[in-house]
Amino acid sequence: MLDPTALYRLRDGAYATDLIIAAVCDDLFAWLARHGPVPAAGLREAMGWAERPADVLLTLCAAHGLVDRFVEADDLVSVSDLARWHLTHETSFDLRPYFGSLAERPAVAEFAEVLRTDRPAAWASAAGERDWSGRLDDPRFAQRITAAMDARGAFLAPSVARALHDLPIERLLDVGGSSGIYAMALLEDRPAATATVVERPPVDEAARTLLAERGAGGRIDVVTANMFADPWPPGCDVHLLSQVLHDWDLARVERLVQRSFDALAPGGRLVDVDAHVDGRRTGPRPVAEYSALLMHSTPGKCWSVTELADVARRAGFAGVEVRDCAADRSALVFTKPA
Ligand SMILES: C[S@@+](CC[C@H](N)C(=O)[O-])C[C@H]1O[C@@H](n2cnc3c(N)ncnc32)[C@H](O)[C@@H]1O
Repeated sequence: MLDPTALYRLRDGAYATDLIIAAVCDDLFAWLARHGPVPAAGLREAMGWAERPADVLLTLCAAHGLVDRFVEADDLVSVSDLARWHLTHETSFDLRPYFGSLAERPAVAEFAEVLRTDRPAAWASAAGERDWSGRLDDPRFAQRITAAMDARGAFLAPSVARALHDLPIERLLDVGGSSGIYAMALLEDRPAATATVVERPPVDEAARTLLAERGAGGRIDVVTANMFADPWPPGCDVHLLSQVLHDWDLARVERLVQRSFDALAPGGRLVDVDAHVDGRRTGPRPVAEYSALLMHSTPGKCWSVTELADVARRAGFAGVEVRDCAADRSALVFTKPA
């Protein structure tokens, strides 16, 4: 098979340039040239930006070499030579008018508002539609999103299974498991294992139908539940949160991780599969670009390995193991002490 990573990057990076244009329109780089190096908190205050979208923007700018960022030193940010030369008034090679000529793109205005309010814009910039999660109540939208997740998983799920090939699994809980494609891949080489997919309506029904069509209905059942409010099925030794945490803000990420810890058997593992920003929050570039898309239209972002390790430690998990998967995704394995 040909590696489709470049195609994942094209799709996941669809919003990144609009976010950079929004930053140029707010004259971020000229401000930084005058005032930097400055802690990110001071920058946010001066620009009137909320923490989450500003963090995503700074990761994106760092990944593109437009700012230097030191999270370990008070999250100090300064303009890079590239941005100083070409995105400020300081030289005659100022490209701000060139970027500014695209300022009327709808997503640029949407990003300006998200930066200011921290409220997500509509999924895919659809007119009049704001809340991504609320739209999942609509069976047609849920069907489209489930088909999208399933298509993404065809290449990704086997890579997750390969990355976790040595992980003992008897009973898997795939929370927010969509079509169940990751549960199927993880059970493939574990004939004695079984799995439960937790899903909300109407995705639950789509998952049941797909799993039955694929002949997996006997080993994988689907429980209809709200992962934030309903009890998680007990007795599972591995919990999978695949590309779920990136949809949610810190409070809800903490809630999901804590619920996992509380429901897992001692010695059990939580596996978070996602595109993860690095600990310094300066890349990798494809993940920084994907994070812009998620920040645009969900309350989430691509969380950094360090941020999630901190959340997991506070919940009671011991350590974190990082395993690379495909298409810029990785699996973080957290263990509940025995
Ligand atoms: C981004 S998708 C990820 C799907 C799949 N795990 C994957 O890796 O492709 C997030 C999933 O979480 C599910 N979800 C959202 N809110 C939920 C809730 N409150 N309870 C259960 N599932 C939920 C959605 O239906 C969706 O299938």
